[in-house]
Amino acid sequence: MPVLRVALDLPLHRLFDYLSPAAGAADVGRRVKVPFGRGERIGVIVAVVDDSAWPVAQLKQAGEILAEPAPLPDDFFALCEFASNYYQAPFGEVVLQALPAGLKRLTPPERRAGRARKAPPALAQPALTAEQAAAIGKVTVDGGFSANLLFGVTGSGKTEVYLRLVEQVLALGRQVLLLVPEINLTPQLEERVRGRFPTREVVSLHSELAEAARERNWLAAFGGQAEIVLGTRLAVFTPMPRLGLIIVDEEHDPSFKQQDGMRYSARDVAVVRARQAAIPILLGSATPSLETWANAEGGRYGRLDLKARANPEARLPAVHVIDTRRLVLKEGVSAPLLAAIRERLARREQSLVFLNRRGYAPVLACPACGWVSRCQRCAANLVLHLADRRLRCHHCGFENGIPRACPTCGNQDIHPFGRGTQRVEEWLQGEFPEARILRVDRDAVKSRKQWEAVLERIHGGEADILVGTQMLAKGHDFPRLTLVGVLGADAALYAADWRAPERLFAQLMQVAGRAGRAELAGEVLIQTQYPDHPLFAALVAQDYPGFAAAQLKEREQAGFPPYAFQAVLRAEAPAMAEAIAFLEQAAALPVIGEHDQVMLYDPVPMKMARLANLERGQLLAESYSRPALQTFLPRWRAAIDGLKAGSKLRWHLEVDPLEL
Ligand SMILES: Nc1ncnc2c1ncn2[C@@H]1O[C@H](COP(=O)(O)OP(=O)(O)OP(=O)(O)O)[C@@H](O)[C@H]1O
Ligand SMILES: [Zn+2]
Repeated sequence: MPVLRVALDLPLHRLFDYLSPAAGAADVGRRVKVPFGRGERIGVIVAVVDDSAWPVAQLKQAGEILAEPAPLPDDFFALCEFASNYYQAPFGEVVLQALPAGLKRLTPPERRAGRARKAPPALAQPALTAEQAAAIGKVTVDGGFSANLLFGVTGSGKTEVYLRLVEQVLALGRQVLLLVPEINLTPQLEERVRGRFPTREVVSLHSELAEAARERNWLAAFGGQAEIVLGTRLAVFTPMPRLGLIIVDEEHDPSFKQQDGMRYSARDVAVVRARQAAIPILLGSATPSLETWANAEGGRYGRLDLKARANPEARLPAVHVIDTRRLVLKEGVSAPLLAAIRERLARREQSLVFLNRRGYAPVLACPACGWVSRCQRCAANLVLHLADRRLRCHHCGFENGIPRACPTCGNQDIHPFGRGTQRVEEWLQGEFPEARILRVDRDAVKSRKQWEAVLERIHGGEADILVGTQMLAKGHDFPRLTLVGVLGADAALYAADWRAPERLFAQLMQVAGRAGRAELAGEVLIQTQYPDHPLFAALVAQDYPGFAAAQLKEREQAGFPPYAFQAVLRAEAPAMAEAIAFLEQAAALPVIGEHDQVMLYDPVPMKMARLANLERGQLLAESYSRPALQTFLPRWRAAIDGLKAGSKLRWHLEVDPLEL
């Protein structure tokens, strides 16, 4: 009797066999209802075979095989298999996380047709700049796999390059997958793409879509009706029968990395997908990740350069550092920056004050006894939020009212220390009572809808001064914005995290890139106590390649990625000793002796050692050989699976971690 080999969404590295008398090869890739434990689940049929490693008499009967939608294709399974092997994630979890929620339900909600969309205003295409034309000319859309880095300064018109390549691929009758960071997928972008291709079907896929819409869009991509799929990282697995091009915009953006469940990099999966599908992939950024830059330098990726802004009137902004060592700062703001804001106000232009820390102040403290507001559940301070008068943990969400007096000594005179966006906003309002100030951070902007509204206000000229976090740094065009002031950048210069400079440089370069995008010239003022730091020198010179070369050299000497390959085993438990003991066992497994190209570090507490009442430790595995690490990981993972651990202990492996 035919046996179904079924992938289920379970944290187990195996498939499940069921009997199904009428099943045949045509059912591979279909969904099936199967009994599991006391209930029933939806699984995906991976193979239909004649026998089982289990005694056939013990196999249960599968339930209904679902005819719709069409079976998932081989290339979908091949991509899931890669991700499962590479990220050490159970195959069944990978397969099922790629499906929209509606397709995983036993009793699916009723499907409604989407509302008909009114045709967007058609958008004309500008004449290409010479650089854009040259970049486009270097990509062959019908010549098999190629990976290309589109290295274009901010405002250089990368989007136009994407759109022209999309056009070429659509003309071949193929589909396009355009991946963007979480926050960049706005209806404006959708409108822009629809406006350019008014007769084509464009769908979006992101985490804030309602379940029904997501399913509808997914099915349109899978069914081949959707010709352009705009999506965030989760869209990278969407099966598309005629996929002809993948574009990853702002490829350096950390939001392409999934930080829970299967910890994968959608950018890296996209490159593998392009290779498997034998199609081109384009990775775009003004500040590429160092991994991608190294790939381009090493000749593994092609490189297309856009060195000038596309708008002939626009120039890259002038970047200056303000040496704050000999200046008196008021609420962290120097007189030159203040004067520059005043000038912009007088000229009715916009200013942006960038401070990557939300809240009013990072901590409330008692100068008499040394008490500070700490989270009871995490190794972190509670951040003071005056807007709604709360103390809040930015890690676990715990919150409290603001005490009137010090909880330890009763002192009435407790103070906020340091500053966040709310405090800067409040102070600037005092300095410039007539100015319309708009704060843009995750407290002020919680949903895509609010983000939309904020962008509209900025574009509509309803704000004179923006105070914001990195939310504002990303790919937006604010034509009246001519000044960017940067506060509080120094902390990242000497951070223990060796990726901090890369992130800081990218952030500052991106936020600087918001200024002077139209006719009005832009200026960037960075306040620092380290004006001679090479990172700032590179920023002033707008020299990403110089910065990247210096960083890569340091990493090579230190043996860090991309010159070494890493995976981290993390364990969390109610007590640190338990987590560390588990990691020590994992570090002592016999399998380790068989892999001499892989090195294990000592287990240590994580930087955030306690999160939501769980103590967390980690163990880093590293190798100079990617294949050596990849051979080691599944064997190690299987051995760790066999370790005994307390019932509250949880562990996971992360490959290519971004944060350690
Ligand atoms: N060929 C062109 N001629 C004139 N203007 C252009 C051309 N190409 C793009 N632009 C304009 O230049 C501006 C910047 O383009 P775009 O937003 O695509 O830049 P970008 O490279 O994506 O920048 P960022 O990295 O900052 O997001 C836009 O206003 C766009 O309309
Ligand atoms: Zn907390």
